[in-house]
Amino acid sequence: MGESTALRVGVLGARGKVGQAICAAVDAASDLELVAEVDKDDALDDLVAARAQVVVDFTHPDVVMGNLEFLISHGIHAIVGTTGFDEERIARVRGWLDEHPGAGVLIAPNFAIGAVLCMRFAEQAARFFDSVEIVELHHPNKADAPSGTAARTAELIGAARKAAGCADIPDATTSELDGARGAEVGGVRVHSVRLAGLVAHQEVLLGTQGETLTIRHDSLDRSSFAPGVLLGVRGISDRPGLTVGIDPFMDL
Ligand SMILES: NC(=O)C1=CN([C@@H]2O[C@H](COP(=O)(O)OP(=O)(O)OC[C@H]3O[C@@H](n4cnc5c(N)ncnc54)[C@H](OP(=O)(O)O)[C@@H]3O)[C@@H](O)[C@H]2O)C=CC1
Ligand SMILES: O=C(O)C1=N[C@H](C(=O)O)C[C@H](O)C1
Repeated sequence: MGESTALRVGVLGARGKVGQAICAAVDAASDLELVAEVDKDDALDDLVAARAQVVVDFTHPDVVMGNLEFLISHGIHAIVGTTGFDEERIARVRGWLDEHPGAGVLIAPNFAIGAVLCMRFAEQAARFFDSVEIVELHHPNKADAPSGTAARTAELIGAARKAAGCADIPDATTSELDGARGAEVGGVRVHSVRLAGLVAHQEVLLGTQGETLTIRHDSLDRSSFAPGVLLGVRGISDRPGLTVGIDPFMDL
């Protein structure tokens, strides 16, 4: 009997909340084979021993860079959901990829299809409104604030408004308690809520004279991230180098 033609997939952070959902999705896909489930204190070499072709990383911002350096240096494609990527980190990943041009890395602030569309719609709407603010709401175990999704949404909105020559967002605040007006990203205020019972949610609030528009996305379950991750897993070998966001994998 010949060897299976299924794509060999490893998962880093396999016992985590999202990692478990990804393992289940890979396991259920007939064209994919789950060959390694790696978590804290397991050896990264297990991924090499299992001959993983693509590895999905949902771990922690403190460890993801080490994981990526290892994967790229071994020519293993990486699909990364872990947050904490700023420009300096992205530049370091590009540097590693320059030395291993065959490897592909996809880093996405959010793999839920609806969240990607929420970001797109917000970017499109931004120039038509005087005001825009973002409220992101997550489970209380989240390490980073604001969420990677909210930060990316704010950057996209800020860039769209700048390109359209929009005025600064009006705000007459002259005295405030620290944090009362949220954090500023790309000129946009971002507010972070951490609440037991939640998974991952975001509202983009837009307002202008006499009307408001609210764009809201809710991940009600971690399985919401799996279809986007599998899009990346299946497509990454055709996209060597770095891709940020799953938009091109969705033909957006
Ligand atoms: N881009 C996206 O669509 C999404 C991104 N995320 C992001 O993904 C990350 C993980 O989220 P979540 O699943 O909720 O977090 P969890 O804490 O539930 O899972 C992370 C897992 O990774 C493990 N881990 C820690 N260090 C290592 C390591 N060095 N090697 C392998 N595994 C390790 C943790 O172990 P231990 O618990 O023992 O430390 C844990 O099992 C976060 O950054 C989150 O923001 C989350 C959802 C969607
Ligand atoms: O930590 C989470 O849970 C999530 N993290 C990502 C983020 O920071 O945007 C994606 C999603 O919001 C869930």
